[in-house]
Amino acid sequence: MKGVNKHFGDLHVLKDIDLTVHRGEVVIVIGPSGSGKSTLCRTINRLETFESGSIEIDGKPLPEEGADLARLRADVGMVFQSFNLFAHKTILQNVTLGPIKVRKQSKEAAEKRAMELLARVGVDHQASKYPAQLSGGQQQRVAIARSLAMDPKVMLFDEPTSALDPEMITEVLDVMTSLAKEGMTMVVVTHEMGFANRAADRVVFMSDGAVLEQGTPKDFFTNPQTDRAKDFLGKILTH
Ligand SMILES: Nc1ncnc2c1ncn2[C@@H]1O[C@H](COP(=O)(O)OP(=O)(O)OP(=O)(O)O)[C@@H](O)[C@H]1O
Repeated sequence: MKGVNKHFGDLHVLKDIDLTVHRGEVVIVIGPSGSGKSTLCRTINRLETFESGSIEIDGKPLPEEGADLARLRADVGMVFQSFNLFAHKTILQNVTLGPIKVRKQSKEAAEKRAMELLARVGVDHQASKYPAQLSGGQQQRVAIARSLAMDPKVMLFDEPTSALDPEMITEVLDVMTSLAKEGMTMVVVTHEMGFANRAADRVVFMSDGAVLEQGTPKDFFTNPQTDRAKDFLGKILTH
């Protein structure tokens, strides 16, 4: 992202964002509520438009619309707080739909790969069920499998564990940690500082629409540079 700006009405929600994420890098985005973290994530796969600046994925600018946009969404997987599975499709159909439609895979190939991915995230035994029959943690793991089925170049996670009961958070973070260790390129908005410490190559701190500072988890957590970051860390660490 280079010089990206976005407004919601009078609110300048992304202010001149410069951010480069390298292949295989895991970047955690943290910051106070309303600082623009979700909007940043959503802008990267064009769920939000932006007014100025540029965003490139793998050297190519974001497409505007049409088939190219569907391909972009396949290349840039997104996992939301609220899972966003298709309620009236089975778990297996949720994972095969994109590969069949967008990646033009055969039904057989898509189902074979889907079952491998569902096994990988530990929900293959639920393949014929519907999302509402699964726990939140299981649904979120299906959402991760669904993104992975598209063979994304990068995965965005927007507070993927915020809607989960505490005992289900670990099972989702474990899947994300193994993805990180395997070299997936990831941008993760999260309040899970343990995960950030364990899995992140870099922590980006946003405040009031701007990237205020960034560094390795060790540097950022032990030696934040700005008063706002110190204040934010003081609040979440004593929370
Ligand atoms: N669709 C929208 N229309 C108008 N304002 C919006 C919209 N989406 C977000 N905003 C505003 O933009 C600002 C940034 O929101 P955003 O959700 O990106 O912040 P955030 O850092 O992810 O917050 P949180 O941690 O609470 O999820 C907030 O003030 C929010 O109210």
